[in-house]
Amino acid sequence: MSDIQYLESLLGTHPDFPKKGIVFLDVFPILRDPVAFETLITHFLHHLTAVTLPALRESTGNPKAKIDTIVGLDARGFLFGPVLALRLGAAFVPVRKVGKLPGQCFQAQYEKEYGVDTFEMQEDAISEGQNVVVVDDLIATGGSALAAQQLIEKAKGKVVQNLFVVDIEFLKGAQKLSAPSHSLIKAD
Ligand SMILES: O=P(O)(O)OC[C@H]1O[C@H](OP(=O)(O)OP(=O)(O)O)[C@H](O)[C@@H]1O
Ligand SMILES: Nc1ncnc2[nH]cnc12
Repeated sequence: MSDIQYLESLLGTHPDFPKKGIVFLDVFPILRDPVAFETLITHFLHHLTAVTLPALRESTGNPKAKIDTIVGLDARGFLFGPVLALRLGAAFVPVRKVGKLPGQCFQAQYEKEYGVDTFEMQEDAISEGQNVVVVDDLIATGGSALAAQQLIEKAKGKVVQNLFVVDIEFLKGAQKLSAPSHSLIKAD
C-alpha cells in the first residue's frame, strides 16, 4: 500500500452528515495516527519545496522568492497550517468565520457544499506582494477556498498554491481558483 493509499484508508466516511445527501469525509482519524499525520505533512512540504517554489521562482524570475505566509481556513485548515508554517519558517494566518477575529477585518461571503457563510481575515495579517499558500482539509465546491483567495487579494497578497488533503473532484472546486491546487486524496 502506498503512503497515499494508507492515508485514504484512514479517512472516515459519514453518509447524510451534516445534512441528508452529503457524504461527509472526516480527516480526524488521520490525526489519531502520528505516523500518518507526519506522512501527510511530509507530502504537503514535498509539494511546496519541489513544485510550488521552483514554479514561483521561475515565474517571477527571482531565485530567492519564498513562501511568506500559510493561510489556514476555519476550522480544519488550522490542523495543518501552523505545522507547515513552522516547518517552512513562514507566517501562519487564520481565515475565520465571521465575528471571531478582533480588529479591522476584510470580509468575503461564500457558498459551500452544505450552506452559506462569511469569512474574515485581519487586514494587517498579510502585506502587499506576499506569496501565500492556502491550506484546508478538503475542497468540495471551492466556495471556501475562493473566498479565502478574495480576502488575500484584498490584502494585495498573491495565492501561489492551494493545498488540500481531499478533493471531491466531481464538484470541480479547484477550477474556481486562480492558483494551482494540489490534493493528496481524490474522492468522488
Ligand atoms: O469547497 P467547499 O464547498 O467550500 O467546502 C469545503 C469547506 O467545508 C468544510 O468546512 P466547514 O465550513 O464545514 O467548517 P469546519 O471546518 O469549521 O467544520 C471544509 O473544511 C472546507 O473548509
Ligand atoms: N463532503 C464533505 N466532507 C467534509 N467536509 C466537507 N466540506 C464540504 N463538503 C464536505
